[in-house]
Amino acid sequence: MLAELFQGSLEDAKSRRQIRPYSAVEAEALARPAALDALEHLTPADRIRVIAEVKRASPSRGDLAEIAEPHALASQYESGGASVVSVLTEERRFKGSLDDLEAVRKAVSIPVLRKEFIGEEYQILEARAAGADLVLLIVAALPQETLERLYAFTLELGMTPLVEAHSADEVARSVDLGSQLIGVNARDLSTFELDRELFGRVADQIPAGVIRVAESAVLGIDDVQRYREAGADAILVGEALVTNDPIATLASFLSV
Ligand SMILES: O=C(O)c1ccccc1NCC(=O)[C@H](O)[C@H](O)COP(=O)(O)O
Repeated sequence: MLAELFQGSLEDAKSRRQIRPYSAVEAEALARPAALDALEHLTPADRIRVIAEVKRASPSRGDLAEIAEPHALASQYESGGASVVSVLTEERRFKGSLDDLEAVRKAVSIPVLRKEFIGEEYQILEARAAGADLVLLIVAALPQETLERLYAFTLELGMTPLVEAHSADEVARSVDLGSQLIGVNARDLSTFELDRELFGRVADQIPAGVIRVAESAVLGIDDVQRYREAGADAILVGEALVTNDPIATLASFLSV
């Protein structure tokens, strides 16, 4: 499934590239005001930080929410205390788009993450051109040389890579990269199985000073508490926020 998702994202990027060539998107990306410093916004604090996701649908859960106005939802996230907004831009299975990202960028003043299956530089340029401050790099899907290249390219654009791991080996690769922001996804992106204990098993591998993000499967306060006790500085939450009152849900998560 993960290979299929990457293939779809890369095919879609190739189609967009026919219309907006690399050089045009590069010029737009470079003309943007500097990216916001996501690491500063996610600096470990007394309470957990939340990366709040705009998520309409997913391969594992199907349709989750209509979200006709992603910018309005993102504004609610910001006023509810989120530190970063994550926007799924994958079109086929998540029903997202770069238009969503641009709309969200205009509506909030906190950093915005492009959540996509990124395998080439063009997608990172698109992210910056649309106003993203962070991009997701999924270790499981990228050969080390590609991971290193895309990581360096993201930094060159002044953006922050969120490097995502789903095993001890992948955490080791993320650390070797020098990543300052490492996410441990409880969801196996190939089987969709959830392992809520994974974060606790691998968190100690992440050096002090690196921001640790627990991703996926945060449905209630108990999940937040468990991740917090295991050392998470931040959580990345989609489903719980789009299927419940976002402000009230954020307030409950931030009370932990
Ligand atoms: O969510 C999925 O079904 C999924 C399937 C395959 C690849 C990625 C997938 N999700 C991306 C994410 O990482 C989550 O959207 C994110 O961590 C939020 O998860 P949740 O709070 O469980 O909605």
